[in-house]
Amino acid sequence: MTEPLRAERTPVDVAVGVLIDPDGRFLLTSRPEGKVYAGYWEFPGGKLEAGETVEAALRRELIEELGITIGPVQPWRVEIVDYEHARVRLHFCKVFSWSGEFEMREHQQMAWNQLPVQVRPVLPGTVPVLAWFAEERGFAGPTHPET
Ligand SMILES: Nc1nc2c([nH]c(=O)n2[C@H]2C[C@H](O)[C@@H](COP(=O)(O)OP(=O)(O)OP(=O)(O)O)O2)c(=O)[nH]1
Repeated sequence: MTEPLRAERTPVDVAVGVLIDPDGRFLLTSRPEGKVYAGYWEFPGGKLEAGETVEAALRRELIEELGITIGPVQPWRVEIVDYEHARVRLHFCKVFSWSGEFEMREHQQMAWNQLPVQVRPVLPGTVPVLAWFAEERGFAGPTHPET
């Protein structure tokens, strides 16, 4: 069968958590070994399961990946990104409170960041969020290191 054109592929919905601490720092985590883009930095989250809402998926993923239970989820922006491996619809949500101790359950790394972020490489689908932060915060200049 012929592969559908990229733009015609049905997007996979992904719930993404933008955790922001009281100092305005935001949490990035590295993608675990064995996944596409392993080692790239992103906001934690994952794909929705059948019948799941964005909020439910985000709560589940952050327990599974980080061992934390999140408080209120504030939908922020939605972005479609076309990768070789998939077309994804990213539902970015802000989260300002959580409970529990962070545990890297997938042996990933975590880092609290301000602009400009210091970690690299940053996942392509994560870069727009840094630009939104820059806009919100009146930050000028590169938001992340060149890869
Ligand atoms: N979590 C997250 N995923 C992102 C971001 N930006 C971005 O393009 N993505 C993409 C990468 C992946 O193609 C997809 C997330 O899927 P995933 O494979 O990490 O999800 P998952 O944890 O459910 O994985 P799995 O169970 O299928 O292994 O979204 C981001 O900031 N955070």
